[in-house]
Amino acid sequence: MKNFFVKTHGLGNDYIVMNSKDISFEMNEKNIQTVCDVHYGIGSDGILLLVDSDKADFGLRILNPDGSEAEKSGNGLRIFAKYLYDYGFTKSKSFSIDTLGGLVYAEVIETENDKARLIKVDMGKAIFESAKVPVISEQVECLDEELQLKDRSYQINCVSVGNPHCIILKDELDDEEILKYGSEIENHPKFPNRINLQFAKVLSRNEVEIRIWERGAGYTLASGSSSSAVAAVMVKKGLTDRKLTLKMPGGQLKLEIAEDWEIQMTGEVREIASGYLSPELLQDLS
Ligand SMILES: N[C@@H](CCC[C@H](N)C(=O)O)C(=O)O
Repeated sequence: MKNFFVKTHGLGNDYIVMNSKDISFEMNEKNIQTVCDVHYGIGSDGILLLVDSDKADFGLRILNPDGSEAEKSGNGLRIFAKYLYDYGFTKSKSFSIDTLGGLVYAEVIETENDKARLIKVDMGKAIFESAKVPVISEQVECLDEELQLKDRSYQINCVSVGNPHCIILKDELDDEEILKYGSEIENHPKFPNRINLQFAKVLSRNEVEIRIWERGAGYTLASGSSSSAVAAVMVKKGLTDRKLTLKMPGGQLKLEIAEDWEIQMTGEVREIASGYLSPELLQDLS
């Protein structure tokens, strides 16, 4: 039967995983929005699509719930790695994955009842060069730069971990504030490809707490690429050590930033459900 899906979450950041060879509808903007809608579809923070790759063991497309495509996703990669292992696409516990944001390596660290539970991902390098984030800036690296909004300004720090991120340091974290300014910052003209946003509070040399506003998805409970980006910026600014824990409303991730800015991320993933898209939902897809 066609249109098999698995829904899995990484710390409350939930994705639908499907195999491109197994779907009978077009993965266009409108269909992605419908499938990700919590009322008219399954509901999720995005879709992960298994595709062929000539560069790695597996290819991955990462689709945001607004229908746009992301270059990288940390939770998405751990969720995808679990799917590959649990559903027999690989017997090996380590494999490479080709994303629009570069090659990554995933390793199943722990299993539970023969299913992947804890996964480590080598996310690739953090890149600070403004033009590569991309962020429009007069500085080579956009660190401690002012971002003017309609009714206030923030000091921002930008980095790419395959996808673009903007980090704002805060003494206190407030969900209402990120909900109020998230969309304005995501869509600010300074960011030609839009941006993922994090408010970050340093708790100690090894712990940082964050709130997240994702490009194309909005407020999410956790994000692996956001955690990677925040960790890289904290190390760059000398605010933390290179091994740190990122705390989010949905849970925590372990991060390690190497001297050459390679990022390793480790965290849990849990399957929620699997099944087939109903013929009635398929009728609503174009
Ligand atoms: N939830 C993800 C990030 C997904 C991609 C992001 N919305 C983007 O557009 O870059 C993660 O865990 O990293």
